[in-house]
Order: sequence, then structure tokens, then C-alpha cells
Amino acid sequence: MNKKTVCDIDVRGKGVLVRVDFNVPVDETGVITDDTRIRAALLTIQYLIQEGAKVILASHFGRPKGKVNDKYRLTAAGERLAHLLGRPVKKLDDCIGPETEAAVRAMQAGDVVLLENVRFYPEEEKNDPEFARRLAALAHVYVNDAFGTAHRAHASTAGVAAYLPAVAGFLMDKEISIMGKALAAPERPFVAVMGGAKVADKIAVIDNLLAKVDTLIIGGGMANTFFYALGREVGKSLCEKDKADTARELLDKAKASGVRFLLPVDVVVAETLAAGVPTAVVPVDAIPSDKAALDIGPESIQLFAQALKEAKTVVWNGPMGAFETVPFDRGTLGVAEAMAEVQGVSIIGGGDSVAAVEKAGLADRMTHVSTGGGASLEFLEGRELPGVAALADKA
Ligand SMILES: Nc1ncnc2c1ncn2[C@@H]1O[C@H](COP(=O)(O)OP(=O)(O)O)[C@@H](O)[C@H]1O
Ligand SMILES: O=C(OP(=O)(O)O)[C@H](O)COP(=O)(O)O
Repeated sequence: MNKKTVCDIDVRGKGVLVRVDFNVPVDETGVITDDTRIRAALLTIQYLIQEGAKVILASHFGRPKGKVNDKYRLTAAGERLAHLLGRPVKKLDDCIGPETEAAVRAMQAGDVVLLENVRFYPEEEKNDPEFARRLAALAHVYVNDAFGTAHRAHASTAGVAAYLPAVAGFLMDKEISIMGKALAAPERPFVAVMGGAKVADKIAVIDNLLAKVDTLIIGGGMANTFFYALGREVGKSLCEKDKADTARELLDKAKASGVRFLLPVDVVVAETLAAGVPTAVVPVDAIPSDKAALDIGPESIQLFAQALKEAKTVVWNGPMGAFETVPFDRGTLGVAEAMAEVQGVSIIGGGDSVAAVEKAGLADRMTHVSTGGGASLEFLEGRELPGVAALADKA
């Protein structure tokens, strides 16, 4: 990577604002179900502690839409970090303001504080310069180690770099290097697998992906938008109906450019998303109007697994179903197993996707487990990520 890293800058005794991605999956009671993203940030944090910096961590968590919301506090993440570091982490109640400034002023070399969720302020996602300046005023140096959020041009991921010397953390450096090497000249067939729930965001990357991949596999919530675009009943399924035109254009473009576009052929439906509810497997043109498609079916697993068997490079983001709730985890587990057998490069990314692969015990069978989902996809598109662009170039 052509960007300066935390090794290229003097941090001793200085306040260092570190943007991390602690947007970790949690269960309905708020308990962290996968701490990969917190563990992935440890190297940078431990290095800064050893170097005698004052470590000021900033992160978002969920999408609280610019309002304080107790459900999206970073308390559990702070506790998990303290446990993993084996030292105290002071979690603050805000990320700017007089109390935050006082707490930061009281820090000693080697101390770690975690600011409250930066998305409690609407200014964060607007990349408001004044908000960025106030965050920057807490520190002398900025380190971006949030690869998972590097595709967002927000105040704490990009804007703040206008006010401080800005360098990459070890995780950011590692992610960009590994992905860059694996995807510069990918061995073919090259397959991308997409699913999950962030349909409106991620449907936008497909256009550019069609110029890169030989096969595109779409499952999970993402697939329903394509079913709807094809004129099918989607019942109560997660579906972005206003993206139907985009979906149709993408299907046409894939056809014209000779990219194989695989959608599920069968799905698992249920009336509600809850453990133990009655379920049925139906063809995709027979989704009942009072039910939701919550997973891909067994024939789809077979179809996707066969495409992965032939692949030499695979990038996967987005679960195939609502895998957190049994039995809607089967599609995701089936594809995870097929990923583990890929004879070539297999990259899986995304908070929930990684959680699913960890849960299946298959993470170490992948070439690379990335902390970024949307970020990996945008990197794969060939875009420069705003969170990386904002950092200082190597001399
Ligand atoms: N068919 C579906 N219906 C409802 N939710 C789904 C469906 N398929 C996947 N999901 C949900 O998508 C979420 C993950 O989506 P996303 O955030 O895009 O993935 P990642 O975090 O890996 O990038 C999971 O919480 C999962 O339950
Ligand atoms: O979870 C994340 O992305 P991902 O779901 O694509 O892996 C990142 O923390 C970014 O979160 P955002 O998509 O709410 O900006």
C-alpha cells in the first residue's frame, strides 16, 4: 500500500485518534456474537500502547441515524476490548464535548479510551467539517484502522484527516495489501457471491463487478429484489422494490457482457422470522404472498456449490439467509462449506458473513477473512476507498 502507516510516524506521548470498526454482530440482548473486528484491531492498539501513545478509539455501531440510542452504545465493545487487551478501557458517554475533552486531557501515556458511537451525531455521516474538526481536536495524530468502514466518506473515516497527520493502522494496511495481491490479476473463473440485507447499498456495486467477474451469484435478501424485478411474487420478503429498475438493467447488462448471473432456484419460506416456526421449501416462482423467503433452498445450494467448485477465485459478502435464526442458516452454511473446498483463492468479508463462517468453524479454511463486506466489494470494483484516499502518501 502506498500510504504511510502507524510505523512511519512518532506517536510517543501523543494523543492518537484511532478509527476502528467495532460494528460487531450482537444478539437480541446486545451480547456480541462475533468479535473478529475487535480482535483485528488489537495489533494497532497494542503497538500504540507500547509506544506510549494515548489511544483514543472512535467507531460507529449500527445505524442509529444521527440520534442517541441506548441500543447502539459501544459499552459491550469496550468491555470486550478490555478483556482482550487485559487492561482497562475507559468507555466515554460521548465522542465530542467538554466531558470528552476533559477525559482525554486526563489520559496518561498507554491509556485507552473508547469514544461513544460517532453515528449518534448526524454530522458523522454528512462528513461535516466542524464535527471532524472537533474529533480531530482530541488528538495529535489520526490512524485509520477501520477497513470495514473505509468505503464511507464520513467525518471519522475521512474528514478528520484534513486536520491531523493521517496514517493507516496495521489492519488497514494488511487488508489492502492482501486484497490488492489477490485481486490484481485474479485466476479465472472469478466468482463473486453476494447476499445479505444491505441491498440498496450493495446493488450499486454490481454494475462495476460485471466487468471483473465471470460469474455473479446472488442469494440472501439481495435475491428478492431480483425476483421482484422479474415480476415474481415476493410476499413478505425483504425486498427493495424501488431498486427493481436497477436490478433489471443489471440482468440485461450481465447477459450482454456474457457474465453468468446465478439467482436461487428455490427458497425456504416462513410466516415470520423466528426459531422453530413452520417452514417450507418452494420454487422461486411460488413464494406465497403471506410468507417471506428467509433462506436459499437445497437446490440453490447445489447450484451455487457447483459454480464454486469450478472457480479459481471467489469473493463472498452477504449471508444467503437470515442465518442467525435456525433453520435459516442452512444456505449460508452450505455455501460456506463450498467456499472451504475452493481450489484457489477464497475471500470472505463482512461483519455478519464472517460471523457465519466463524460459527461454522470454517474461517481458517478461507484464504482471507476480511473485516470488510461493502468495503471489499468496492475495493473489488476498483474504486479508491475514501478512508484510504484521505491518508498520507508514502514519501
Ligand atoms: N432472505 C433474508 N431475509 C432477511 N434477512 C436476511 C436474508 N438474507 C440475509 N439476511 C440478513 O442479512 C444480514 C447481513 O447482511 P449484510 O450486513 O449485508 O452482511 P455483512 O455484514 O456480512 O456485510 C444478516 O443479519 C442476515 O440475517
Ligand atoms: O458492517 C459494515 O459493513 P458490512 O456489513 O458491509 O460488512 C461496516 O461496519 C459499515 O457499516 P455501514 O454499512 O452501516 O456503513
